[in-house]
Amino acid sequence: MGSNGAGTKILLLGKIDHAQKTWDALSDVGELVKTGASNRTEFLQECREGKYDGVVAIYRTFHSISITGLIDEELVNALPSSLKYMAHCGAGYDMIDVHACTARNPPIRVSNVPTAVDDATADVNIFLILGALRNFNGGMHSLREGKFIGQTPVGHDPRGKVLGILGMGGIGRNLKKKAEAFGMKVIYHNRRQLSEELSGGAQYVTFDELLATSDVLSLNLPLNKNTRHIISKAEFAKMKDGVVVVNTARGAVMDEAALVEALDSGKVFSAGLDVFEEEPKIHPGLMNNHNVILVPHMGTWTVETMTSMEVWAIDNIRQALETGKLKSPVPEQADM
Ligand SMILES: NC(=O)c1ccc[n+]([C@@H]2O[C@H](COP(=O)([O-])OP(=O)(O)OC[C@H]3O[C@@H](n4cnc5c(N)ncnc54)[C@H](O)[C@@H]3O)[C@@H](O)[C@H]2O)c1
Repeated sequence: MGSNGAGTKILLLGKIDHAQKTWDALSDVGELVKTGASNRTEFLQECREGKYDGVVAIYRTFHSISITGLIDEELVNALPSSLKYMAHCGAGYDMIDVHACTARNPPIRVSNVPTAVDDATADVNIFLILGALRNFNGGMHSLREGKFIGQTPVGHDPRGKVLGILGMGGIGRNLKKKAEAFGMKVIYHNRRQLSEELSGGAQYVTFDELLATSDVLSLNLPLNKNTRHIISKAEFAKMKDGVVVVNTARGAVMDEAALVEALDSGKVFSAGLDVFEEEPKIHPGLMNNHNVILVPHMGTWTVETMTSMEVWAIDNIRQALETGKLKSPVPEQADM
């Protein structure tokens, strides 16, 4: 047992799929425990009955939402008072009410997994950009219907097109480098303008300029109360005719119904989506439109990236228990 001594428990919510040895090794800093609950009602009841008393850190996966539901104020306040850290195995942590975690007494410190996700997710971005520009989905569908290329409309080259990145974080910056290799000119809008070194020379523009000048718009910003439906009817109206929109961030940063309308009117030439507003439900207007290329949230779906993400999230717990500080706290708690 490490510096935390006997009695320290670490709760696993979800599954470790790749980094089992790294997880098992955590047993030198705490007792590894699991949940028996299969839904939110059971989990809340177990919390309130004291089943998790002594749990100091939680490791949670994206899919553990099927056990706990959202980590909202109700759940945060039911979690054991011994809990100090919550390590989320993913970059996007919109399922966690960080404000409620900070407000709790004692607070719960939350970490996510930045950086490790960048390459794999930006690769999917490139796949979607090429797929949407070139109408690959329509062509592949036509082939499987026995019509070979059939009526598939002629596509467009990425070379010379303006790629507008909304949210120039880890994935946005990685995408910038990759897109430039395809001859695209990159502009971006971000909450804050980046240093020249970080932006790599990409031009910073206002939100409205980004909408008005992008040939391809890529959404790479987190989902939160400020960004929900940041792209909706009014924003589509400001875009170029025939724009391509791709999203690997979170479905709800875009109003899906407004996208379907913009696709149907021809305002949007095509879209490439890895994420959807109500996963796993897909809007019928997208499902039935062979112009759009749809991927079932596979941004980080590789053995290498998922292994790195698990190791990173486990490291957050190890560092927190050994030093009192998470390795990668979420930005909202960076000063805690
Ligand atoms: N499809 C997938 O499998 C997958 C994988 C990883 C991440 N994601 C999603 O991608 C998002 C981005 O990931 P990241 O690692 O690049 O995050 P990041 O935190 O490194 O970057 C996000 C950027 O968005 C900016 N931003 C925030 N609010 C903004 C706003 N209102 N307007 C403009 N910019 C804003 C931030 O300043 C930051 O630079 C994640 O939040 C996650 O939801 C999806």
